[in-house]
Amino acid sequence: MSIAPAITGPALSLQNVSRYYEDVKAVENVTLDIAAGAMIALVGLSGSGKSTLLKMINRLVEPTSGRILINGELVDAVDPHVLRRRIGYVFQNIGLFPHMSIARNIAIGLELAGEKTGHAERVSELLDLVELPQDMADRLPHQLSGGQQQRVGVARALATRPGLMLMDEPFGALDPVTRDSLAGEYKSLHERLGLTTIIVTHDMAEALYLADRIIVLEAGQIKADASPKQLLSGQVGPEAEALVAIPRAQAAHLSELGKS
Ligand SMILES: Nc1ncnc2c1ncn2[C@@H]1O[C@H](COP(=O)(O)OP(=O)(O)OP(=O)(O)O)[C@@H](O)[C@H]1O
Repeated sequence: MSIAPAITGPALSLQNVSRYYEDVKAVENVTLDIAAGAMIALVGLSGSGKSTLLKMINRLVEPTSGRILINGELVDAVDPHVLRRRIGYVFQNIGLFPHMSIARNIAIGLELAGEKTGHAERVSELLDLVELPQDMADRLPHQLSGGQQQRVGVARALATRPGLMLMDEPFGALDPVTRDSLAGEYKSLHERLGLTTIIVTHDMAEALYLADRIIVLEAGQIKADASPKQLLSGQVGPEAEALVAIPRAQAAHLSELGKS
């Protein structure tokens, strides 16, 4: 099995970033420095601004004000197509092209980047990387399970060897077992490839397990920025504690059931 060469993910800096939709303050004055190679979880209730924040990094959404820098370079100084080749993007219901083979779906970013050769080798390497069998290359998306399709989504996002991965509820539509195992596998890919990853999730348990730093958003603002350990200590503030309380209560409930 061939292993992709190590990539070093970039550092990120968001400086006083806001995005308003008329009178809705989707993201308000967010300042955040993210170290190269970090795995960050963005959590918060529905509508707290997580997706908007993520999409400003790859310029799917433009900020109303503020600056975003990747390795010191302003994102708006980079052509959006070039920028998006450097940034992998995975989202829920990944949106594979239904009439294209899995191989072509994975290689689409290479095609768009004008790379004319080496697609088959890269697809083969990526299938290995996301632990899909090679013979899936010729299938169509509807011939794969939801979990397998999400793996294809991760492979597609990695095709152009980005250093930064933005993941918006990537495993949200999957059953809990598949979700857990894909999340675990992604975590080891992140480490092996030296990526910088920002993952949006509703699931605090997933955030605590995956990330080395968790950012809690509420009404577009950062309400907590802490390690899983700090969050579990209960010292980080009421917004974070409300989210941690859910997996805590579930664990307690299961433990009680186990005793009865
Ligand atoms: N294109 C848009 N036009 C108008 N308002 C928008 C637009 N996109 C987002 N918003 C609003 O901005 C706020 C933040 O939305 P966003 O999708 O970033 O939240 P979220 O935390 O990702 O939510 P969810 O967890 O439900 O996906 C919400 O009030 C939303 O209605």
